[in-house]
Amino acid sequence: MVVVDKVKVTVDSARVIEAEMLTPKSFATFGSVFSADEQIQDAEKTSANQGTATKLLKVAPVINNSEQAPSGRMATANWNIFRSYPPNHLMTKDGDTVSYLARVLERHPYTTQTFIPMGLDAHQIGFLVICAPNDTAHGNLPDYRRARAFLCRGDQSVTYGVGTWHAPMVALGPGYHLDFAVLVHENGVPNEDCEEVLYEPGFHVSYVV
Ligand SMILES: NC(=O)N[C@@H](O)C(=O)O
Repeated sequence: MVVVDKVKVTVDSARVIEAEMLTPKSFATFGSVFSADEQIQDAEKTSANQGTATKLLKVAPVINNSEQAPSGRMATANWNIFRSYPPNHLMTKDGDTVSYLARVLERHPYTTQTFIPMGLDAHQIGFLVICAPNDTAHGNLPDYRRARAFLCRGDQSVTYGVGTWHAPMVALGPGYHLDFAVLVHENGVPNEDCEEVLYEPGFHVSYVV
């Protein structure tokens, strides 16, 4: 995978991406979703815990391709906690429309990354996920013009596919912080664990509260 770390891109900030609701189908281009209410009907499943649980099987992958990394350093699976604070400095509000200024897209070239919110009410919309396809025709950078944004509920999680461009997690508040349990493989080599593309002034994502 071509390293594009810390590339700076000047963009027309006038373009606005309207966020849509996260569903397993809407997010399929970028990765996988835990959304049991929408998946339990059709998922491959078994009974578990002495019949007190329904186990939905293999809903999201956990992938570690770090053997392909130039350093040769194998990554290990880590559960990290992200205590995410609403990026109010990047948000403006006009009536019931909020605009978020996205200034970074990043990817994990060799591993999936899963964010599982903790402490949100099941149906509270609590975080915003932004992804963009890879632009193989332009140096493997994100095709930010085709970025999409997803409003996510407390009973949903996202798994970014290997090398999928995404914005740093956006906690929507209100409130002081939102904790996520995050599963990722890391080998400690900076631009093998994470590559970032920086946008100036950035592009806007809007959603209605
Ligand atoms: N930039 C940044 O912290 N990205 C995280 O997804 C990470 O853990 O790499």
